[in-house]
Parts: sequence; structure tokens; C-alpha cells
Amino acid sequence: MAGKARVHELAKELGVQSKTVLAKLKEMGEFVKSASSTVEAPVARRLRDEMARAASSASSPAKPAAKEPATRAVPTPPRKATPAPPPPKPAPARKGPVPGPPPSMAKPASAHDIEVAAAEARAAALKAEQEAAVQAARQAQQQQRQQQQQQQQQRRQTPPEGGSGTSPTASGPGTEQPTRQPGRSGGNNPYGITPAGPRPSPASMPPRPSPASMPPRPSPASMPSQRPRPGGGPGSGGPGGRGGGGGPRPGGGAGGGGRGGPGAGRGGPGGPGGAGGGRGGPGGGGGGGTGTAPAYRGGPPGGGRTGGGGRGRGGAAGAFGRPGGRPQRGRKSRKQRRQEFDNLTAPTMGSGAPRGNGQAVRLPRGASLSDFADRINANPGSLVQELFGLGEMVTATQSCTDETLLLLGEHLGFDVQIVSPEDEDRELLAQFNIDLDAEVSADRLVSRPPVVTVMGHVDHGKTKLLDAIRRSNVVAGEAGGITQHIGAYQAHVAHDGQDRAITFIDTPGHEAFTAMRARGAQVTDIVILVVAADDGVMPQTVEALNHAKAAEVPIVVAVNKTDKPEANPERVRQQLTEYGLLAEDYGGDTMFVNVAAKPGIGIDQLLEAVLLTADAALEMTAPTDGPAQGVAIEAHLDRGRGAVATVLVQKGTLRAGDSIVAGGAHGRVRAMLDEHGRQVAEAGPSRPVLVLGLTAVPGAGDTILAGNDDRTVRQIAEQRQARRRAAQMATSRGRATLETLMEQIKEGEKSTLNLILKGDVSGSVEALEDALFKLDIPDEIQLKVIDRGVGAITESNVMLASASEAIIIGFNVRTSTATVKQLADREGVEIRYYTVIYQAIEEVEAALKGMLRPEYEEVSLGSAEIRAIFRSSRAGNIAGCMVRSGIIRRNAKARLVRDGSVVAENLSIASLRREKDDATEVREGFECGLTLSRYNDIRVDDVIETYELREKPRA
Ligand SMILES: Nc1nc2c(ncn2[C@@H]2O[C@H](COP(=O)(O)OP(=O)(O)OP(=O)(O)O)[C@@H](O)[C@H]2O)c(=O)[nH]1
Repeated sequence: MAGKARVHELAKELGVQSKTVLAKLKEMGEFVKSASSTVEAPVARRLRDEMARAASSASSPAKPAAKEPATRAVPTPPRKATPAPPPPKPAPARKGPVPGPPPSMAKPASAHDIEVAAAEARAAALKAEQEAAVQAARQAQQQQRQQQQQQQQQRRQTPPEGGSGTSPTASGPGTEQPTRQPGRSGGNNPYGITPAGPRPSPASMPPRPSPASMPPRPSPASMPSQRPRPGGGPGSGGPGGRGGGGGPRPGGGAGGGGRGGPGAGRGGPGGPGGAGGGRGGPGGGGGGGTGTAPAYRGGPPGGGRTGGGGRGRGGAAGAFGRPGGRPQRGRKSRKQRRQEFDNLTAPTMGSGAPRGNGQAVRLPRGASLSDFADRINANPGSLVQELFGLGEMVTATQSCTDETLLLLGEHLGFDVQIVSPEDEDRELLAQFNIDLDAEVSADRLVSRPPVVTVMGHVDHGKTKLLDAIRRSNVVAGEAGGITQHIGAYQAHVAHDGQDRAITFIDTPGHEAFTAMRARGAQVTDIVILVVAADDGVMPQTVEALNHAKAAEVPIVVAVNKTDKPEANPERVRQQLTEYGLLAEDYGGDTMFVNVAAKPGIGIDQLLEAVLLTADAALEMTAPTDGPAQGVAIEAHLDRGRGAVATVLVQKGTLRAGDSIVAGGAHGRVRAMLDEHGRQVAEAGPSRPVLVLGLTAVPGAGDTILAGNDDRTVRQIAEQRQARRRAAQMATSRGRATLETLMEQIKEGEKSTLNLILKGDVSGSVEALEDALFKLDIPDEIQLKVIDRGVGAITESNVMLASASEAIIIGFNVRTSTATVKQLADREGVEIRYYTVIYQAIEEVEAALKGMLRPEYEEVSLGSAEIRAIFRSSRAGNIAGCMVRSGIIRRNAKARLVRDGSVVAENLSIASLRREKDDATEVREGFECGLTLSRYNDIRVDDVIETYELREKPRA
């Protein structure tokens, strides 16, 4: 019969009454309630055996007697039927097979006899089964060991996976093999529990049952544990663990393995020969179900082998495998970890910067990443990130070096081509068919005067020398002998019976020289290096020397102040040999001339030397025909004459009336003046002239071109201006100037003005700082002097200003070198120069006042009283109003007043109507309909006040 049979079905099958079956079952120690109760299959099987045996006995004459005890047995207290309180002793089962009752037993079988015989038979069977189980367990253990070894080997090769608690090896058989949970399947059979039996190796184990395939969990009603079982409770896991299957019954049984909980999961107590297996849960070492389970009072000491232990994290050693349940990850060998570390690759984050395919990207020298990003249609931030990845930290607007741009270009797959400003200009001019470098035929070339710049250490007499030369050349009676400073002048000297002109740049020092060179203007042919004979070679002498050498310009040394008693001109010659300037007297090719600028001694010899050097070293020719080309030496805005520029013509001839472009400025030459203030009609090569008629002031070093017509020069100038603006924007974006600070303050971005003060003497710096701090500055603005010092403005001042967005104030000082000025330009650092303190204070104060956020005051416009409210699904609540005072204006700011209290602020008149027409404003005494922006809670008799905010002028 499949499944569980009911008592009456069994009775029918056996041909007896149900009550006979019930009595028999009672005899057998099974408590069965009624005829409709079900009987477990093993019990039914035993019942059939018993009944058959009883029937065979009944065939003997003792049969009726046999019935008696059976019936008598019914009222017998179920002493044996109840589980034995003491631990079931498996010993009898181990004592070898107990011979079953001989079938030929003459004595009529009483119920007791039947039971004894059955017990003996079962004991024999049990023993045989146990032996088989022990054998199988041994085999299983051996297989397990082998498997462990294999696993260890595998682990050494591959990192093992975690999840210890749920690994197959961690599962006790109690949960793995439900069929081996007789406690569950044979819950009402004290002997029905099959000992643990041969423990199958994990390899041979059936697939782990899924919850779906698991036998149904016994309902509480059907749980055998509902019955008091002194023999032991169900196998239990650790804290949080789940109880295993049915508890061991007296006499032996296997507690189902408990599932290790997050503590120390412990398998259920093994019954005699039972197998308890705990499965280690996370954090809990699923201890194997052991035969001894002190926690389970009254639980049977395990007669069987130790149940398979689960493995859990941090738990004790399981029966299988490694001790404890530490994560396998932690068990990696050092070598493995090292290998893993070595194989780690740095995480890469995509910046989103586009990748090129070798496309050419032309960038101006000193371009920023923003410029680059514009060209390749990228986000500047992504380029910052890419460059950061390459180990360079550059902000998006910072000017980059050529190397940086090339590096980034290569990294992104673009062919970056750095274009110098000169090249850019050349390209621009090419658009207008102007070629500055066009070959000039030799027949057009005529000799031109050399252009000379005077350089040297401070106070060695440069100015005095230039004065002396100028003075020595003043033609008697010419303009009263007074020359004007226009930035350059020409001196004349009789050389080899010829009147030769020499052009001198009237700005001593190498700053102007270098600044012009930086702009690509190479105007100087020869450098006069002034060295005071009493002082000798000094640091700036060497600096000037290096600048001249870098420009590959020949040098004539003027050994000055030779009139002084302590003068030692020979020492100067000796000293300069160390720097590669070997005097002719010493066998070199550099001309040294002893002069005394102050008394005007040796000036002619010096000019002679200049001409000799020029003739020897230079090819000083230029065409005089063709449109003029030149360089602006100096320029300024003259109050009466507008923009004026001193132009040094280099090629061609500049004439009054010519259309010219000078850098970003253009215009028509209105007049040309020489250094004596005389008008000149035309200026040939090397001739400096003051040019009037430009629309704007060009910069020193800007090239001058005479164009064919006004339109061309204007277009060239405009394109240059646009280019410069773009370059300036790129470099000075985010940088501080007094003007931008004002804007930033207005926009609420800034409220601090950082200053660096530099002065000629410490007294003036302190005075300036004191005066600045005495300024009446409102609290909302902060003035910070982040650095102060005496002396020229240096590179480090500029860098500090750049980093902290400060403005440098130079009081009677200038930048230490032209390169510092260039750096400031590049970094967008504003340097303001002052010669009087009050002027500096005034400007800073004006800037700070401009920086103040505007103050607003409220000006009332009018008020209206709500007379009626019209509800509109589209416009919300419309207030029908009477304007009480002033005007009500659309979009005006408004507030709502109810019973004298303001109930809503910061409103505005969203719509305004007079009759049926939209109105911009409605005057006093008229009715109007209006709505308030995003406000509907209006009531009749509320008052709407309108006002506007007007900026208050600052005192
Ligand atoms: N005795 C004597 N003094 C001279 C001579 N040349 C210049 N001096 C003096 O030296 C001082 C400096 O002369 P400057 O011409 O201003 O020197 P500088 O090189 O132009 O100086 P900076 O513009 O500051 O670089 C002045 O006091 C001159 O009078 C000279 O030939 N003999």
C-alpha cells in the first residue's frame, strides 16, 4: 500500500477488526488514536509481521491464549510504549545478533514474547546495518580526505571562493540526505531510525536537494517532537540556527544536523549511531553533530560516529576540511596575494576627452587647455583630467608650455602644431598678399644706418652716455639745441670722410631690448655695453651681455667713467674676457672704447667703433622703395595729438598720408616728426620718426606696415585685435584686475581684494599699507595685503599674485626684468604702477567702492484694495481691485496686507487688466483686475501694496 495506511484499512487487509489492530499497535508501543488514524509504513510493516507471526502462533493450540494477553495488553500502561527515559542504550544492539524467536517455538506467543522476538530481530538487523554503516563511513572519510587534498591543491592554484558556510563540504549529512533522517521519516518508531549508515562522500552524494525537492517540513501538528521526548530534543543549530530534523528517540536516533547560525552552530546531538551534521552558517562554525551533546540534557550520547561538521566562518573545526570557517580569501598564500597585487592595474577613469586620429590642431604659443578644448570640441575639464593622468596639473585657463600641449596632443591622438604669434601674424598678412620676408633684389638695397641699444649695469652711465652722444651731435643753432625724447634718435658722425648716421634707441637697459625681442621685433644691430671703469663688471653687465649674445648682436664695450681717479679700464677688459668678450688689444675682435660720458670724452671714438663694428660684422642694407615696414619703439596717448608712436622704419619709405597698421592700431599718417620736433615728409630705413594719426596706441615692438588703402589696414588691425582679445581672455580668465574684481563683487562672487605692495623704500611701502587700511571700507569688502616688500617686482611676486588672484601695486618700482612683465601678462596678473601714494590710495578706494554690492531702497508705487475675487481655472484667483493710491504696475514687486499685517511678501503683479484689456499700469481711482505671481490666497478687503527697488547711490 502506497503511503500511509489507516488503521481500518490495515484491519481490513489483515482480516481483523480495527480495534484488534489498535490493540496490537498499542502492544507494539505505538499510540494510535482511532481506526481512522494513519500508521507509518514501517509501523504498518511491523504490524503485518506481528500479525502474521501471531497468526502462525495462533495456528498452534495456544492461539486463543495468545489473544488474551493481546487484548489484555490494551489497558496495560504503555510503559514500554513511551520512550525510555534513560538514554537508549545501543549496547544491546551491539551485542551481536540476538536470535529471533525460533519459528518453531512451542510456547504460545504472548504479546510480550512477540515484542521481544521482534526486538531481537530488529537488534540483529540493526547491528548488521551498523556495521555496514561504520564500514561505509570509513570509506566516506577516506574519500573525503582525498577530496580535501585535491581541493587544497586546487586552492593553491586558484583563489578559492568564499561562501564557506554554504559550500557543499560544509553541509552535514543530516541536511544533505533527508532519507537518512529517520527521526523525521520514522518519527513514531523508536527503532525505525536507521543509524547514520555509510556516510556518502560528497562526490557520491546526490545533488543537494533544492527547497522544492526537500521533503515537506513537518507541520507542528505532525511533528513528532510535539510529544514529550526525554530522549532529546530536536537537533538544534547554534544561536539563530535552525533545528534539524526529528529528535533522536530513546534508544538511538540521529538528530538532524542543525544549521549553524551566526554564532557557533552546532549539529544536533547524534543519536546512537546517528549522524548529526550541522551546516555552518555565516559566522558560525557548524560544529558537527556529536554524539555527546551536553547542551541537550538527556540527549543520547552519540553512539555513532561524529556527524559531519559544517564549516562556518570563525567557527570551530568541522569534521571535514579545514578548521574553522574563516573565509577562504584570507587563506591566500602570501605569494598569491603578492601576485594579485602585482597584477593589479591602476583604475582608469574615462575623462570623456575625444580621441583624435592624427588630425592637426593648430594652437597659438601659450595656449590654454580651454583653447585646446575649443579646437577639438571637448570639455576643458576633461583635458585637465587627462593631463592630470599624465602627471601634470594645469588649470583649464592657465597658459601651457609647448611641451605640455604637445604631450597632451600626442596622448589624445592629435597632431598639435604650435604657432608662434609671429607665424600667426605672417599668416594673417598673407591673406592680404603681404609678405614681410619677401626677397628683395640686390639692386634695390641701399645701405642704412646701424641701430644701437645701450645696455649695462645700473648707474654705470647709460643715460649719461646717450645724452653725451645726442649732445655731441646737436648742430649748432638747431632748435635751440634741444632734443626731445621720442624713444630713438639719430646721431651723425664723420667717418672716412662720409657723414654716417647711427640710430640710437633712447631707452637704456636690456628690458626694452628684451621686450621688443619677445614681440619678435629685432631692431638692434649693435649693443653698446657700458661698464663703469671704477666698478667693473657687475651682475647686470653680465645679464645685458647674455641678452646681446642671445640676440646674436655684436657688442661694443664702452668703458665709462674713465675720468674717475679710481677708474681701472684694464680690469674691465680682463673681467670681460671671462665672459667671452676679448678686446682687440688682447687679440680678440671686440672693440673696447674708454669713455667718460659725463665730461663727454671719447664719444667720437665710440661712434667710430660702432661704425667699424657694423661695417665689419653686418650687412646693413635695406630697400628704400616699396611700402614701409617698421617697428613701434614707443607709443603713448598725447593729450593734444592723440595716439603717437615712435616708429623705426626698417624697410621701404614711410610717407605722410600713408595708411598704416601698427599692431592692433591703424590710421593714416597725419604727420611725422623727428627727434628735434621737425616735420619730415618721409622716413627711410633706420629712421625713427614720431607718427601721428593712429586710431589707437600700439604696443612697443608692434610691427608697422604701410598698406595700400585704409580698408586693408583696418581689416588687418581688427583681426589682430580680435586675436589679442581672445588670447587675453584665455590667459586672464578668472584673473584679478581692479575692473574684473568690481564685476565679480557685483555678482557676489568675490568680496576680497588681495594686494601685493612693492615699493622703492620700506617707508613708502609702510605708508601705503597704513593708508590703505585707514580707508573707510564697508564690512562686506575685505582688503588683504598678502605680501609686501622693497625692490623690483619679481617673478615670485607675480606667481603669488597669480595663485591668489591678487593685484600688484608697484610704488616707484618696476618689474625686475622684462620676463617678469611677460610672466605677469601671461598669467593675467595686473600690475599697477604709482609714483605718488595718494594716487594709489584713490584708485584702490575707487575700486573698492565700485566693488560694493549695490544697495537698494524700496520706493512705494501704489496700493490697491481687493473688492471682489474671481476664480479662474487658468489664471487662479483674480483680484478685482480699486487702486487706492499711486499706480499699480504690471511686474512690479508687491506684498499683501490683511488687517494691517503683511501676510505675503516678495510677490509680483503677474497680470494686470483694465476692463478687458491688458494694462501695463493702472492709476489711482481706477478699477483693475490682477493676479499675483504664484499666490492665490487672497481675500476681499486685502490690500496689495506695490513697490520697486532702486539702487541707492553710495556716499
Ligand atoms: N665721473 C663720472 N660720472 C659719471 C659718468 N657717467 C655717468 N656718471 C654718473 O653716474 C651716475 C649714473 O649715471 P646714469 O647715466 O644715470 O647711469 P645709468 O646707467 O643710466 O643708470 P640707471 O638709469 O639707473 O641704470 C650719475 O650720477 C652720473 O653723473 C662719467 O663718465 N664720469
